Amino acid sequence: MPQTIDTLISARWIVPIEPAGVCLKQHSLAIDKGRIVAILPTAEAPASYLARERVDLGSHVLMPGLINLHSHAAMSLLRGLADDLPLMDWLNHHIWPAESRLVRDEFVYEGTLLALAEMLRGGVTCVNDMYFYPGATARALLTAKMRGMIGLTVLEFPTHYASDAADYLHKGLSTRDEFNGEPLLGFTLAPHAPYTISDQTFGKVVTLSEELELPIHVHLHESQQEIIDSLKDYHVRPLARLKALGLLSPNLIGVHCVHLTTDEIHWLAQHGCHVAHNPTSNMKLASGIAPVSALLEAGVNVGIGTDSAASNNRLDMLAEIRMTALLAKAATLQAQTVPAHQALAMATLHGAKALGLDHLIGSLLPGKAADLCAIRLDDLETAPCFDPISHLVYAAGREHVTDVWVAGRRLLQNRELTTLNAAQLVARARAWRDKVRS
Ligand SMILES: CSC[C@H]1O[C@@H](n2cnc3c(O)ncnc32)[C@H](O)[C@@H]1O
Ligand SMILES: [Zn+2]
Repeated sequence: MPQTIDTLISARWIVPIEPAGVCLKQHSLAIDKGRIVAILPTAEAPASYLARERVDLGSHVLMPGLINLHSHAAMSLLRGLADDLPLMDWLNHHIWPAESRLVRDEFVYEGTLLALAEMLRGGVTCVNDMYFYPGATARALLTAKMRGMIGLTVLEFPTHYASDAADYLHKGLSTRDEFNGEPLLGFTLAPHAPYTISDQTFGKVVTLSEELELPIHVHLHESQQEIIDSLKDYHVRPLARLKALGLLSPNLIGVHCVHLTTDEIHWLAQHGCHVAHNPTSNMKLASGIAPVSALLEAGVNVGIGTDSAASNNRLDMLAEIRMTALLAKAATLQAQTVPAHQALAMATLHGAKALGLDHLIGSLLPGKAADLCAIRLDDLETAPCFDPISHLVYAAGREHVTDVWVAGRRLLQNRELTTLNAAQLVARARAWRDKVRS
């Protein structure tokens, strides 16, 4: 007797990510109650499963949804506001003044929705975000029905959101209490960066992270200036300071990690820390090129992020995957470094590991959540196709993403968003443009 299930999706290829480099031809994926039940040859599926809904994807690859390991989603409303500037000039003279004028709950909710719509249309199913008003981010994720880890942001300086580090932490933890138990939401502690956070506040963050088992999401070693300033102010490099404060552990997600010595790479590996690599943002802000090959060789888990639309200016994970594979080769003069299958794993399983979610997402295994994306490979940009994994990384673009599921729910269907209204989001973004400019 065939087992009754919710959905059966058949595709020309399935790339499960685990085992590494495998591509299954003419396979189907069975989903029930939001979870993957099985992956089996399409010819064998009717004998095993009776599906309430059948989706025949034809010439597509079905793969795990992409995991954006670092973003500030609401900053999509600041896209293109300040380009061609180095990090500290960009932040101090453009972004922070704009944020202090504009960022309120409504800005974060609407900006995050705009970003989530863009990410969904690019195959992203889970985002690790860091911004003010985490409650607004949570509501946006619930509206979109997308998975997300919400940073409980900490800064020392006052903003409209909070007055000092204690207030940021208090407000963040209240938000966590309010949304705890939501199956698609998780939380991180998000101290902004070593140059904005005191030793005392880092100490509190470590204690809370251990007590509440929360990952720590922090910008780290992003620019040369950050290292110079730390040597001037603390007489040590930022990572050595964080090491002395007890931050290096498997709970740590260090964002950027562009400027690292060999010793620092080994510390990250020895302590089981994770790195979020943001190649486009690092190039655009002239921060540099992260030593991704050396990190991977040392055994550090490296995932991939977009950073914000104000420094990228796209929230396009397929573009970041391609850039990751290409930059690693250009930086090392080694063509075999970060091969296509590894770049894909970084944007899926490695991201899931960094978030402590690899039991649930990041690869297509029975029992894991049905967080999936489908990418068509029968367009002229992807013809002919010898190897779907090669095309996913080097040839396909986000416009080839046709369908996305989160926990078995179809959020993108033939490129149409099912939970969000694209035209309304664009209209709201236009209205915000006038406020941003004034
Ligand atoms: C405290 S919420 C996040 C905070 O970070 C700012 N930000 C955005 N991009 C970057 C970056 O690349 N490095 C450092 N800080 C960044 C954002 O504007 C918010 O103020
Ligand atoms: Zn960032």
